[in-house]
Amino acid sequence: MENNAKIFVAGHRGLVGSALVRELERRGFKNLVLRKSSEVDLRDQAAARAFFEAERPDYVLLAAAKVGGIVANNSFPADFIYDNLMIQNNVIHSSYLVGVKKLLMLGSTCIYPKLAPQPIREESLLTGPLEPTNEPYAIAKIAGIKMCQSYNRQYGTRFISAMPTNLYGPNDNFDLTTSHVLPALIRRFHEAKAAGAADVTIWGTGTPYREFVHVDDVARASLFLMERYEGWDPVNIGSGEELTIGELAKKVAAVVGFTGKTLFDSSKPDGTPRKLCDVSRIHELGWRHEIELEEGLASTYRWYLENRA
Ligand SMILES: NC(=O)C1=CN([C@@H]2O[C@H](COP(=O)(O)OP(=O)(O)OC[C@H]3O[C@@H](n4cnc5c(N)ncnc54)[C@H](OP(=O)(O)O)[C@@H]3O)[C@@H](O)[C@H]2O)C=CC1
Ligand SMILES: C[C@H]1O[C@H](OP(=O)(O)OP(=O)(O)OC[C@H]2O[C@@H](n3cnc4c(=O)[nH]c(N)nc43)[C@H](O)[C@@H]2O)[C@@H](O)[C@@H](O)C1=O
Repeated sequence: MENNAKIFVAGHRGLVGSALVRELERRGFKNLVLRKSSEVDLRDQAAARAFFEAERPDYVLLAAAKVGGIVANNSFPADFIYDNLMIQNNVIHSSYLVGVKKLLMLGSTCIYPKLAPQPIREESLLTGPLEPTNEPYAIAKIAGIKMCQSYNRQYGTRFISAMPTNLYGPNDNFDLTTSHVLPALIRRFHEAKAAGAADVTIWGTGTPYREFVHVDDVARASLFLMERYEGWDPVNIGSGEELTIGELAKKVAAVVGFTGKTLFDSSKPDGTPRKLCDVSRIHELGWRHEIELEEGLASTYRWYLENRA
């Protein structure tokens, strides 16, 4: 991307979007187009079209989405499928109409079958049933991948997609109902320590495995793909390392300094048992993650203390 290129970061205030803005500014990109959802609701076709006609960005990083943890996905399936389909349709179609040079769409490793062979290769897509707790969201993301591929095929566009595993880092969502597990555990253990509580209850059985990658690594991977990847297939972004939710809880408790007991509420869903993604494709392209979980947990907790506690 040229230094003076006009780059639209859709969802710039979110976990991924804000990391993309930080990384772009660090690299000297100054011509960024940023809009809050209250300024341009990307679900609204006319508003999105008008915005693209007016701004005509050269590049688009699509990190705007309806995102949430397992209970949010399970509770609001219509919102997750509708919002994400509408945002993707409008951004991808308008990008084609105004001749955007290249677009990167952020998907998720939730798109893969619940019981895909692990570690999960990109080729596993659509080879089996999805995890029910986030199927509507996954279907929307799969539709986004197929839309990018279809526009590339029919119109010669350069629309690529990346599938990050579970993300975490500064500016995450720490709401205990709608957030993902890692920020939720940081808040739960922090508040328990502050209250002098004897125990903390977390969701599920603690036995599912999850992989985590720091959002600054995802921002670097996204810009790496924008510069170096012209393929139509999705590319996984991950650390290639997994641990159980129970092990994660122990690590978060240690970082926070909570010494009480951890209890498990098995009335809450576990979700998919494992979703370690195969990162050999992006490794072969030349990208690797840099931030290990221990370091990322400590820096994210510091950020939480300075900004959310
Ligand atoms: N968080 C995670 O663990 C993972 C996330 N991803 C993917 O990364 C991408 C970003 O996720 P994340 O950063 O976590 O999400 P966040 O919820 O942190 O941010 C989402 C952003 O999307 C914007 N947005 C939502 N709805 C609209 C709308 N109708 N119109 C315009 N903007 C809208 C919001 O803007 P505003 O603040 O102005 O309302 C917000 O900035 C998503 O595609 C997600 O699927 C993939 C794997 C894991
Ligand atoms: C990121 C990716 O993947 C997401 O799916 P998920 O990984 O299953 O989401 P999750 O982070 O909310 O849960 C992970 C595990 O953790 C356990 N768990 C314990 N205690 C808490 C807790 O307090 N909060 C939450 N949220 N989970 C908890 C929880 O029971 C589950 O076993 C999609 O929603 C979708 O957003 C997507 O794209």
